[in-house]
Amino acid sequence: MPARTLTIILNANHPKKCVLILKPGDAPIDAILHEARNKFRVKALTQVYLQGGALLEPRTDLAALPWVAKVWVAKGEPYNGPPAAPARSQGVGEVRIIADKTFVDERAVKQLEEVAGLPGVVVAAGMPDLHPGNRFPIGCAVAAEGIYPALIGSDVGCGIALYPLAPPSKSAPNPTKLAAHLRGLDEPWSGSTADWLAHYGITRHSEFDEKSLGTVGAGNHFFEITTIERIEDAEAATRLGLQEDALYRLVHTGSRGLGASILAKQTETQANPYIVPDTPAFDAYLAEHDYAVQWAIANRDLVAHRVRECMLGARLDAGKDAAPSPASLAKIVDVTHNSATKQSVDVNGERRELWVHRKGAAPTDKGVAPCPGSRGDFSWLLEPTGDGQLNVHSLAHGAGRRHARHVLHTGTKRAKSTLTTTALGSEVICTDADLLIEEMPEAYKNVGSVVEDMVDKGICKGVVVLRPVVTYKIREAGEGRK
Ligand SMILES: Nc1nc2c(ncn2[C@@H]2O[C@H](COP(=O)(O)O)[C@@H](O)[C@H]2O)c(=O)[nH]1
Ligand SMILES: [Mn+2]
Repeated sequence: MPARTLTIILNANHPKKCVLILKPGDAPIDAILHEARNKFRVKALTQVYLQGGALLEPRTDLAALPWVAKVWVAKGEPYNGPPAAPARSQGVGEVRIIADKTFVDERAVKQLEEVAGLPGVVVAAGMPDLHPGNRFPIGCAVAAEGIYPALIGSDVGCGIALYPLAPPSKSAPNPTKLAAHLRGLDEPWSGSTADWLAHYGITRHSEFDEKSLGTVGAGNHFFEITTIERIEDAEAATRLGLQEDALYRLVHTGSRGLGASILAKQTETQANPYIVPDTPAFDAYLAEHDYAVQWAIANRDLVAHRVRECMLGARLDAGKDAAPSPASLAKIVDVTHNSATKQSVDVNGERRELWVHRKGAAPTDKGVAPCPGSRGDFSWLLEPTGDGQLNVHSLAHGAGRRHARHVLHTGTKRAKSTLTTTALGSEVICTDADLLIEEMPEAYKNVGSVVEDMVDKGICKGVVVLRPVVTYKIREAGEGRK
């Protein structure tokens, strides 16, 4: 069990409180009573209550109760604290918000509470990047007995991957020169999509593959050429082969229109269908979901491959692009942040196999996870820590939106040049005037605060901080909107 913070409250006099950092290996009852007797100067304290009045027993495994943050200490008198579960308007699922410092819009919390009220939902955990979506919130992990396709959203398989681009160089990267190489990337790829997809164990379906595979798709998608600003964990950075002064590709895209068509099929007759495991409908949905997840991974890899080809000055005309090779795809990490996966989740001390829906949340079982900020902010590579129970095996998938898109159009007009260069000296390639505004750095929360909240909760630690050099959205206006 990682170190955790507990607030100890005197059962007989609630304003009297103190804080205990429970370290790994500490016997919880002994540590709590020892601290309370010293701080409150009451030697006769003998009991520890959990919220609701259950006694903390020597056999109680606190690690299995990650939501316990307060305990009440007593001399033997009856419990005098608040009732067991906070009063909830709907449903039975538990809501957790993993954010102390980061702003979280109350509309998103309300959406998360509604999700927790859906039948079969056991836990709904909001990450610090939690923000409101159209119907359901973004930046959350929801554990349920079955699958709600609408909770995964319309971009099934969307995720972020990091790849090396160029070895360390003594000269600082020139954003303008690098940006000039990035051409033709919104055009369909000219190689064999069937061959490319075969590498991921999936087959080509239609002309959609030719049109879309290997394209970013603009919207909130992007790829970025980055450098390392700072190494936070030298051992992990070395293990991952990350070097200062080298260049990297950070690719954020998904299954393009594929996920939307999968969701549209599910929601034809019901707004929010619930699919129960061990049924033909469940297996059919999962097959389409898994296809979209693989397609999206193949798409990120092909975008990364095409970026590298551009940098090498390779021609992109028919037949020139080679099939993926280990050299071109020396991937550091690929994390899907919109999907459902089966995971072991502790619920009131009982371990259950549940379907964890991630709508904008990075899984913790894939090694490190990128946490992008914005085109004008740093991005992080994080190493998950802890047992994953508090955070439902998930981390924030980015900084998360601070302002809705339409709100960004209401401010003072900004000159284009102030939107295509950033305070960090990077360049933005985006020929879509609306996107330039809607995706400006101010649209997003502060990623530093998001990371700090997660580190404070013991669910991850920083590995490296990435600095944007060139962010690519789209070269031609009006094409490829998500
Ligand atoms: N490094 C960059 N990060 C960005 C950029 N635009 C957005 N973002 C971050 O990515 C996540 C992705 O969220 P999703 O819900 O759209 O999947 C978002 O929360 C931002 O923090 C960018 O240009 N560069
Ligand atoms: Mn995404």
